[in-house]
Amino acid sequence: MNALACTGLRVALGDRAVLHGIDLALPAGRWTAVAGPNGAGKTTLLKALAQLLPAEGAIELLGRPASAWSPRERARRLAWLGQAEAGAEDLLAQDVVMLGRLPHQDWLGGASAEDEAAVRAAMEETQSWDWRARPLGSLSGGERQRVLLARALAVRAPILLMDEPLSHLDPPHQADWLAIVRRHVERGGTAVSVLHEIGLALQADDLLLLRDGRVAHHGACGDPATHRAVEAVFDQRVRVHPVAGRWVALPREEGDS
Ligand SMILES: Nc1ncnc2c1ncn2[C@@H]1O[C@H](COP(=O)(O)OP(=O)(O)OP(=O)(O)O)[C@@H](O)[C@H]1O
Repeated sequence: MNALACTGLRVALGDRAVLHGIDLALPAGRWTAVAGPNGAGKTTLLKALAQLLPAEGAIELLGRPASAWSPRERARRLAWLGQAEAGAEDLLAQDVVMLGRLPHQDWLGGASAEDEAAVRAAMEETQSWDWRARPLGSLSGGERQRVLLARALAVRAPILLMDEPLSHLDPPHQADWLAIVRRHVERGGTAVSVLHEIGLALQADDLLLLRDGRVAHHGACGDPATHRAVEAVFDQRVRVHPVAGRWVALPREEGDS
């Protein structure tokens, strides 16, 4: 089954057409990285799939039209981690993560023991539990990012959509994030993440390359055709090489073939 799919997805922002009719199927149980040049439409695509901005065309979530889900049912199935989110600076980190449980709570019931357990587990998974009593605004960029990741994980949604989730994370916490995503996918979940670092993006199962608001390529990260497509989408200014059992994209040197 597809976790997410869209046909003829078009988005205009202001008077600019940003996405020009995207057809896409993202199977459940896989991690898809989204990459491409600046301004290609990666953030816009993720927001449109999360129904965070108006779009033309059809979007399906878990086999049903996205519009057929109630906002609450949808929010239980699709968790969102945005880029450089502002707001909630005075909220304690633990309360920020508890926001991820809102789709599971009754209006008057407050947090249940299950909500508390989900918050604690998500904060322990992202190693942010120690800051639970600190205001979000007092945390460093990387600490804050780990709290926001915990909020997304606390939803326990089958689909995780993440826009630049690694910004501000140091290498050990980038590795932790990779492990979290792998576990999510091994349990049958689906992850979609915009990543600028191509070496990290190539650790996903599949790579979706966007260029000028269109899909330039969608294929398995280990497929040489995907590597050639990475090089093409960045105007042959990078080369994909195998290094220590992984794929990395290095700037192309003069004289490279
Ligand atoms: N509110 C807006 N009004 C008009 N144009 C916008 C708006 N937001 C984004 N755009 C334009 O839409 C295009 C796609 O933006 P988007 O943020 O989706 O790209 P991106 O691929 O995520 O870029 P980056 O790699 O730089 O983060 C860009 O040309 C951008 O300038």
